[in-house]
Amino acid sequence: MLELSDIEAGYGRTRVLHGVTVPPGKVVAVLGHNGAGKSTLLRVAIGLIKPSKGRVVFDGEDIASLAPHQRVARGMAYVPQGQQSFGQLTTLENLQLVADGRRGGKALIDAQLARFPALAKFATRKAGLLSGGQRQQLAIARALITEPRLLILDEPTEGIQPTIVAEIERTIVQLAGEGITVLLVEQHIGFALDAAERYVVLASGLVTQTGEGGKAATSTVRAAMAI
Ligand SMILES: Nc1ncnc2c1ncn2[C@@H]1O[C@H](COP(=O)(O)OP(=O)(O)OP(=O)(O)O)[C@@H](O)[C@H]1O
Repeated sequence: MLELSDIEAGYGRTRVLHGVTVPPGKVVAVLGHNGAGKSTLLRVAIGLIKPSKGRVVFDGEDIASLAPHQRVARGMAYVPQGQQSFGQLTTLENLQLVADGRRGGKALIDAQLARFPALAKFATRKAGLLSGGQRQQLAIARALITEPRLLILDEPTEGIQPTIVAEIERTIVQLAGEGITVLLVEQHIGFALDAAERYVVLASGLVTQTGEGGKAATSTVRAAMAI
């Protein structure tokens, strides 16, 4: 559904990605050390960075020249690193900001509150007072209110306690079951490979390995990344 092939991109004159192609799959994990170019690749996917070379195709349409909001309108959603939310607004208000003006907005919110019981429990709590894991769930819930067919997640488990990591993994598997494609950047390799159908490893902006996900891939990937 999303095709990223032979991508070259960077910042100003600095090239970060050198001909990166991402394998297709229902859940695809992008792995690699700090600075490998993982977040940059996701920014190319959602349109925050224009690649200098390569193809960005979504559902058969070349979207390379589309702005991020146009990609969201096409069915893509992006959750950047850092569990971003409006800390002074409540959980519910954070969801309402996205749902307002959408047809069936209340039902869209209710569906996410049912998916994430912690958000339902703390619906009237200010987002700034939620735990990191709950704020990550809120960020994912906000993205899901746009009813995406492709969800792009940048390090959803960063700085999150292990119990919530497992919940987020379950959510990703569940979303795939609902027909939503997930493109995921992760440092947490075991988590990512458990959830992923395919993976790609980046090092210094180059693809060093691709393969099928699952537990068995963990040792191969660790060896490739020398960890
Ligand atoms: N806004 C920016 N301006 C200039 N250079 C940047 C910018 N963002 C990232 N870079 C550089 O691009 C390279 C790749 O960074 P990127 O964030 O894509 O890596 P990453 O694999 O996601 O790593 P991390 O896990 O640390 O986020 C790094 O050398 C980084 O310093």
